[in-house]
Amino acid sequence: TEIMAKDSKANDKYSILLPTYNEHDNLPIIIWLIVNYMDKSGYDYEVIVIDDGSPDGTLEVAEQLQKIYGEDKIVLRPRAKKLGLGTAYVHGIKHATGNFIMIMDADLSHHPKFIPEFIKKQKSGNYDVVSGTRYIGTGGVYGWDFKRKLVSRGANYLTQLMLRPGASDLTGSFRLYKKDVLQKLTEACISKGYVFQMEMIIRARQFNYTIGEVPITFVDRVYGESKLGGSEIFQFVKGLLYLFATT
Ligand SMILES: Nc1nc2c(ncn2[C@@H]2O[C@H](COP(=O)(O)OP(=O)(O)O[C@H]3O[C@H](CO)[C@@H](O)[C@H](O)[C@@H]3O)[C@@H](O)[C@H]2O)c(=O)[nH]1
Repeated sequence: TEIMAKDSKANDKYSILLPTYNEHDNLPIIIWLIVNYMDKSGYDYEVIVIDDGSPDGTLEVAEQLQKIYGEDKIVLRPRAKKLGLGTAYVHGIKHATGNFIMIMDADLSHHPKFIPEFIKKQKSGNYDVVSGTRYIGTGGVYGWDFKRKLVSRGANYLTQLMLRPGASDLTGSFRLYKKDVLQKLTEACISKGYVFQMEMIIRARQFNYTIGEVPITFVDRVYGESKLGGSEIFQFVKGLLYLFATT
């Protein structure tokens, strides 16, 4: 059985997408953690850094990390300017060589210790999507002020009420997808901003993909700033209404 287990591990590869914008301080830590947890897991993997011309020199840090960990482990797919999170994923997927794709923030709010749990969950039910959730079981949020908690809870509550999505955390982005599933979902999704995460789950349900959930604790970034602003909230409500009317 040990040989069989090793064989099945040999068939899978995980591409971990890290979109970055001004993550100069966080990148060495997140990559060090990912490498440690993935090396321990025994699965093949690559980390794809999609930097959008960060003025703080994130790309130079990534280049340095590539020298340390190797070009097969750290893949750089930079873009010249800030084109947004949604298109950063699409760009990353194009270059991914794994049959599974893990999507996570690079700012340490998503702890790499959960990656093996996503993998285990996926294997347990052969799920098409495994979504990290802050809203069931041991999941939670640390470090957000009242306003940010209210926005997140409100967005989730409204979406649950209007769209019955079949997952408890719609706005989070810590997720594992089968690569072909993710490709189909990103092709179907029309949103560009934060609302993109929610639309992915709605489309997954629409296409009858199976969704598993893993409780995660989300810790607010220590270094740098969130890019969530008023216009993103407006875009979210607009996207929600659109999906309500069309799905
Ligand atoms: N390449 C690229 N990366 C970006 C861009 N904007 C943000 N990022 C990167 O995307 C990740 C998340 O960005 P933040 O701006 O820190 O997100 P947040 O406000 O903390 O929001 C998180 O929580 C939201 C709600 O729970 C999520 O909706 C969102 O996807 C993200 O996970 C970070 O790694 C950040 O560097 C961009 O335009 N381009």
